[in-house]
Amino acid sequence: MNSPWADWDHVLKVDPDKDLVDDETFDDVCETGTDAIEIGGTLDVTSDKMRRVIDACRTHDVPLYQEPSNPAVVVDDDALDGYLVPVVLNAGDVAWVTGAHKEWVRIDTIDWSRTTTEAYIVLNEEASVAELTDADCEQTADDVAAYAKVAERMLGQEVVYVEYSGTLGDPEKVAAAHDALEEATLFYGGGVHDYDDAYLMGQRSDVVVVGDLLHDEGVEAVRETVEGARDGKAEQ
Ligand SMILES: CC(C)=CCC/C(C)=C/CC/C(C)=C/CC/C(C)=C/COP(=O)(O)OP(=O)(O)O
Ligand SMILES: O=P(O)(O)OC[C@@H](O)CO
Ligand SMILES: [Mg+2]
Repeated sequence: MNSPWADWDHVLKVDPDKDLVDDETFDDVCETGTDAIEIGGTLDVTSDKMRRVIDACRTHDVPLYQEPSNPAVVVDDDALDGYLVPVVLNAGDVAWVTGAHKEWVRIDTIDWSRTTTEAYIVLNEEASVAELTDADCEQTADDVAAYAKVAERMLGQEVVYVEYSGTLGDPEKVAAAHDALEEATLFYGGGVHDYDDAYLMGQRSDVVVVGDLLHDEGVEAVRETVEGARDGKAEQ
């Protein structure tokens, strides 16, 4: 099976609804040293905004993935290496577990060879994604570990994603998910602002995802997190 994420340490998540910092371009964004770019966000994403980011990155070598937040924003474009489609395990609204997916499969022709799901465990109740999906964020480390095992062993998920979008997560819960997995790749995302944050989560996950930092502070700050994630992982 083709699982490029098995070799990743760092992913840069570009929100198509957010601006870059002054003077920075998508050429700069593609040169941070990240292993892949994921394009996605919860609020106010449209297929046109998605296309703008894909177009700006298409000539670069960095792998490009779309992370659609609903079926309407999925873009068919050869510049994409694939689609990473969230499934929110602890959603209160089943639409975000299988409902949107069922609709997508019903109305669209899916390129299965380029489509992989990400089993999300959403843990920051303040995040838009928690609100949208009505996620139950009250999860102990044991709960998180159990969700990770459900994802890998029962649902056959290749990617498990501990999501703290907007805030740095509880390292113990991230480590619990990591320890629970045998084969699946653990993504950690949320509140990574600098080398130390990335190092901390790099020690406890397989792939550190950095999002808002790009839009708030820019590519230099992102580059430091690439280093931190790699160094943290090397210490595992
Ligand atoms: C079936 C298809 C094609 C899509 C459905 C996919 C699902 C289940 C989406 C629900 C979860 C979701 C919206 C994921 C998008 C990625 C994500 C978590 C982005 C982070 O968003 P936030 O940081 O909460 O939002 P903003 O930055 O937009 O405020
Ligand atoms: O924006 P931040 O807080 O870096 O979170 C990254 C990512 O996990 C969001 O889906
Ligand atoms: Mg966000």
